Amino acid sequence: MRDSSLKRSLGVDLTRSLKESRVLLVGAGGIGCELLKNLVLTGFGEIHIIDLDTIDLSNLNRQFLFRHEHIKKSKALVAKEVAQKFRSDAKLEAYHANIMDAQFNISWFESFNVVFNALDNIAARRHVNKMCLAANVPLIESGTTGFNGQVQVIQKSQTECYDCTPKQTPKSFPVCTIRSSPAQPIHCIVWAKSFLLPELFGDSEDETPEVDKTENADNANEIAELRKEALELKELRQSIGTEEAYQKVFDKVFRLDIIRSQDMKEMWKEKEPPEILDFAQLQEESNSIAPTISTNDQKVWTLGENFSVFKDSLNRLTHRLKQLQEKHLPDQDPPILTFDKDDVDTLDFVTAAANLRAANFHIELKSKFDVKQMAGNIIPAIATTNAMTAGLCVLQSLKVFQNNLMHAKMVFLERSGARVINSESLNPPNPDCAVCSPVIARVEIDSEVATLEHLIQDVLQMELGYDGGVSLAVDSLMIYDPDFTDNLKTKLSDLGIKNESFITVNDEKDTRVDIELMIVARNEPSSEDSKPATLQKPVEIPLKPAKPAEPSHDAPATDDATVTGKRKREGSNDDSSHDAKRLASASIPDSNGIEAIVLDDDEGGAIMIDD
Ligand SMILES: Nc1ncnc2c1ncn2[C@@H]1O[C@H](COP(=O)(O)OP(=O)(O)OP(=O)(O)O)[C@@H](O)[C@H]1O
Ligand SMILES: [Zn+2]
Repeated sequence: MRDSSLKRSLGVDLTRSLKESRVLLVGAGGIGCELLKNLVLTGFGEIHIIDLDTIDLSNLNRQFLFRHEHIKKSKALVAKEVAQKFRSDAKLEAYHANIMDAQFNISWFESFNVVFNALDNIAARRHVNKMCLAANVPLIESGTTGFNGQVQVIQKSQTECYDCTPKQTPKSFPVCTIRSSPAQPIHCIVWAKSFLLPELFGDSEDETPEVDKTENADNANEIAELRKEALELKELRQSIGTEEAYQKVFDKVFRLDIIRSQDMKEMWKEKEPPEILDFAQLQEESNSIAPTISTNDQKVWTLGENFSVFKDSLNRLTHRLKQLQEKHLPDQDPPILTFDKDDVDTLDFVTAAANLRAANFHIELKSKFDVKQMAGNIIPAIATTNAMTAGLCVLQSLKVFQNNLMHAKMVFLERSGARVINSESLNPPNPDCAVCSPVIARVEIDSEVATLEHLIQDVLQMELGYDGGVSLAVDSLMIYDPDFTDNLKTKLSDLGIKNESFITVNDEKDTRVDIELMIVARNEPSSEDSKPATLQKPVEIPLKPAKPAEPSHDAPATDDATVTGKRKREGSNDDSSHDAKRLASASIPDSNGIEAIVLDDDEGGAIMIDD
């Protein structure tokens, strides 16, 4: 956008603030590419981009800054190079690196006015959240899955942080559901992928996280039975490579195991018991089926077709494993085959085996395409969702630049509700959040000299007024409490505490909020009269707030609720009052008398119109 257009839509003051700003964009993937383009074209002055990855063929359909010739090159560097062409005077800086590296320390974070997260994993999101809190820099957090998107503004002490609400953990299934009583297609797919395939060709399922093997009194017998079954399968593995292997596997898993399951009468009181499959009949049917059937991934195959693919893919995998075994050297680990959604042989096997099992248990069969999505935990990335989310990130950041956090919003994109874009006001910080509730106190230390005792006596007792009743921990590891004083004379450096380490201080009486001591190592050795550990500047430590009667932070994330792992806006689908909300149009004159036309739906983000 030309400068004059920017001034007309944003106003002179805001345009100037953006031009003078220095912002960080973390992630140059789906959202990141869109966001970088937006930031450059909205006139942000200095933009630093970081991404640890290189460009992959599969990125090109939506990460529009990248072209075929960029494959294998750094995302951050290429994104910078391409975006520079949109505005030659934009100052862009790129880092091909992990944002969690120590070089990106708190002082570096402090040098930015705003940080934008365009990441794809919780670990990196949590890290940036923590760094922005420590550096007191506003963070615009964003994420998408499929048609859902979410943007959240985070500002220390004023809003919820990324960790104020619990996060969804990857789904796992109880072992008995997977192995004895599947009820949905996904149970059969997980069985084929995480149990049958590894038992025949790889490591056993003991290592796969999708199966929860927690035992209790009720299922102990069942688990013992399952162990016996698994042992039989291991024996069966010996027959892999022989002509009749597929028949033996079929006979065990789709007939014998099912007969055993039918005998557990208790289990089938309320449900229809499973049914065995007829090998001879399926063999007969499969004779007339062309081997090309497995390439038809949109069609739900018939039982005969599944049988045919099962037999064929088992032979293909057997052949591959044999070849690997022939090349195998004695000092290497024995070769194995593992599931990969892009490995056709393993995908064919998992699809066919899952469907045959589904037929045993009267469960709907799935196409190979669907199995690929489900087994690979794939939710398609949608370019439009990323583009809209990136646009919303910029709109929310404008509120931060206008010092108008009051009107910043948590914004949601969703397809199912009455409106695609929904929003809610930002929540205040969760007083129980372990990440943002502690007050941060910076403590300067002389690493050569300072001991734990210096820290406790000089800083905590003398400067901050604690009595002896505190406990101290580093990364959840206790280093001091009134009954554990062994480390008092130990140097902080010998306890692994260095520049930018955090020490959590807990008031044993539980009257003051927790504090985090952030260690700042002095560059110069301390002069003779200065203490080895001192508070950098005074801090006030508030008393713990009384618990609210109605907890508002315990809404667990539900299956479909999250994209960045956050709580979903309550009632977003059924609140008909939203339909009635109107766009309020307002003209806001800025200090130079130039009018910015802002359409602001008093619920959602502002929509600025360039006239
Ligand atoms: N710790 C990190 N430091 C820097 N960049 C990171 C870090 N973790 C993730 N990223 C980057 O964040 C980006 C997230 O983008 P996106 O969600 O589109 O993922 P993608 O890998 O590009 O695509 P997809 O996962 O959909 O195949 C990726 O480019 C990824 O490399
Ligand atoms: Zn928090």
